[in-house]
Amino acid sequence: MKKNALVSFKGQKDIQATINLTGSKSESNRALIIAAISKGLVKVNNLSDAADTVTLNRILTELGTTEPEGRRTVDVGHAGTAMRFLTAYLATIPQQFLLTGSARMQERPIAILVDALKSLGADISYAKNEGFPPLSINGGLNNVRAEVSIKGNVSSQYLSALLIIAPKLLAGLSLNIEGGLTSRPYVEMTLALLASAGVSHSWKGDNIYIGPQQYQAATLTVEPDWSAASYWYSIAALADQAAIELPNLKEESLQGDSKIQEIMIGLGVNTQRTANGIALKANKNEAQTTAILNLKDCPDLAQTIIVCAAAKGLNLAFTGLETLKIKETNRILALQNELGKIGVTLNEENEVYTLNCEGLNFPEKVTFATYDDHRMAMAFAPLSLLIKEVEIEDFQVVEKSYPDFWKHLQKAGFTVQELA
Ligand SMILES: O=C(O)C1=C[C@@H](OP(=O)(O)O)[C@@H](O)[C@H](O)C1
Ligand SMILES: C=C(OP(=O)(O)O)C(=O)O
Repeated sequence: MKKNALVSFKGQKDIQATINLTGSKSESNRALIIAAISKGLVKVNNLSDAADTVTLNRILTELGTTEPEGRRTVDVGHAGTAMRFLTAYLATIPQQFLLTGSARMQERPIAILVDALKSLGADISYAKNEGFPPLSINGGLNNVRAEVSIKGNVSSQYLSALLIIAPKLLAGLSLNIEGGLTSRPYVEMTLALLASAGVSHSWKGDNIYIGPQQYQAATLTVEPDWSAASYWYSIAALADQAAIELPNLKEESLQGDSKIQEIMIGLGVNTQRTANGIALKANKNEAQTTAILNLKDCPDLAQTIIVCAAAKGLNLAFTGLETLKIKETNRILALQNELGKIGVTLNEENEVYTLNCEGLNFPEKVTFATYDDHRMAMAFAPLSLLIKEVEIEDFQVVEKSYPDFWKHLQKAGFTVQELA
């Protein structure tokens, strides 16, 4: 049952806290597939608590331990990475699968990846709607050619899915990226984790090549999640004062969302290196950002930054938001609806999205809808520093990537009350 929570902050808005963030769900989900393909040669440390990681881990464990008669049904729920990575991985296993997910997952496109796998020889068909999950997969792909072309501007997860299985393919993989590349740091993360597991590649222009090769024994240690850290930046930006420690987070990270450090300087937060991680400090002499922010490399930061900027009354402009429409919800529409509740509009013209904060106001109480999207809940919760009572609908939605979010808010001095 979906439940709401009431979030508030009483007293001085001075946030002093040490928050131990969970592991990166992106790193975890890559590491899990790599570990499975390597047949245990590669081990993983510090896996994320994210529901998306727990789900993928359970699926891979079941695949390794139970042998069903006939077709096996695999349900990834809301987990985009699990859906995309398993489409490629299951295509290599000589069994039959029905790969499915939540109602929203069945609206998230997958044809680009399916077409690429089919061009390599995979036997995959659509069990319901053409171009979308669920998928019927007759596994056992053993490609005789390596060459494949793929559109890179819809989701980088399609590319990562192919790259992770590449070393295992008979002819390897020569991936030609067409139409530009979105979320590029996630592809770099995939290649970096493969390199840590002994897999080499070459990336020249629009071509990435991985030859057939063996994974080497390795332990992959997952770093804390930078996307989760972004909500603490927003809190620091909206508080009067803040000193927030985030242990074990590395300034130089495989995660592209570490770019939040740079972006948040313009919203009034400085990052300092500490003995074992980083600390966020509110800087009221903020250097205001005026340039257009391009979030193509870090789409998961979009909600954090846009909501935070809106609450600060900054009429910022953004590009690189096209892919937000096919994530957990149409995040553009969701943002437009919910920002409207504080009098802010987000307007698009020629793919440039601009905030208009002229009507910004903070009513005594606002209820924010979350659209089955964890990032809506976490991006809007910090507004409880400015709005007396913030009600977050379906508050448990955060489990997808950051299950301890509410517990951590409480630790930092927020009141979070579950409503009946
Ligand atoms: O590969 C990954 O781990 C991810 C890639 C990004 O998706 P797109 O490549 O679809 O933008 C990101 O939004 C998602 O949360 C995680
Ligand atoms: C888009 C996201 O996840 P996925 O695509 O893996 O469902 C996300 O975590 O914001």
